[in-house]
Amino acid sequence: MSHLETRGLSLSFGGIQALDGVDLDVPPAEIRGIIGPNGAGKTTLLNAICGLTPPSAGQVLLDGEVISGLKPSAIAAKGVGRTFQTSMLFSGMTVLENVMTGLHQHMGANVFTAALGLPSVRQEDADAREKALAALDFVNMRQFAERDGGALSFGQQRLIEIARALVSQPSVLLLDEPAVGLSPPRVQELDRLLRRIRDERGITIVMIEHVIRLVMGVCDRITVLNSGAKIAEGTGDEIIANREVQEAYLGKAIDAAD
Ligand SMILES: Nc1ncnc2c1ncn2[C@@H]1O[C@H](COP(=O)(O)OP(=O)(O)OP(=O)(O)O)[C@@H](O)[C@H]1O
Repeated sequence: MSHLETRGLSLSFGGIQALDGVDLDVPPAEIRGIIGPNGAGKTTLLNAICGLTPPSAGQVLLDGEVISGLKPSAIAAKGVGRTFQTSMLFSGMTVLENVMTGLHQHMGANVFTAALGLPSVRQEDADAREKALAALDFVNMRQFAERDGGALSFGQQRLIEIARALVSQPSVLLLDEPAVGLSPPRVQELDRLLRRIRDERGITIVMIEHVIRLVMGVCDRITVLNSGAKIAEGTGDEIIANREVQEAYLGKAIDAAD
């Protein structure tokens, strides 16, 4: 269970202010939705939190400790996992192996010791398999463990990506549009899975999502970005009723019917 905060997070690309002093305070085991029109800075926010694109100003704190400035691998090792907007599964590797890559930064073995086939390395590999199978179980995808990663449907791949992020037992999970391309029944499954991740694992979730029905249904609170700045924060009902949010979405009505 971790408390994630950002303070005054800013980042610009040339002349574009992609993030403009964003303050975020996500208590432990909360599901926080991040919404906003295209180009609002949502993905940039996740990239800044996980260290892929370090902020030019401001801080990211995990349980009160500043983690901005650390390398992405160090931030991941502190317990911040993430998934990406586009599917990133490797074909030519089984689903199980794909999930095991989520442990990569946590495994002690390097290529040299692995090549020697030392007993300690074999033990580490066996442990990794166990953990990966448990993660596949958790997302109800264990039966696909030996399939090729690239052969799964898009929706199945999204679940495997979540398993890959879960395998290293993060305390914070950053999800970039997990419902994109999913059919309504799959979105419902995802809704249930997200609740289980929060309730059974105590993981704090920050989720960018355009599928408003999912955001309104599952998120404890929602933060709205527009032009890199936070313009609103609150429960689903508060966000729907917020005039500034309605104006930001003008022409792309925000409603629960999505
Ligand atoms: N690597 C980059 N180089 C230059 N500009 C970038 C880069 N990444 C993002 N931007 C710009 O920063 C702004 C915010 O982009 P970002 O992708 O964070 O928005 P978003 O809210 O995630 O949008 P979408 O909903 O379309 O995914 C946009 O104007 C975008 O063009």
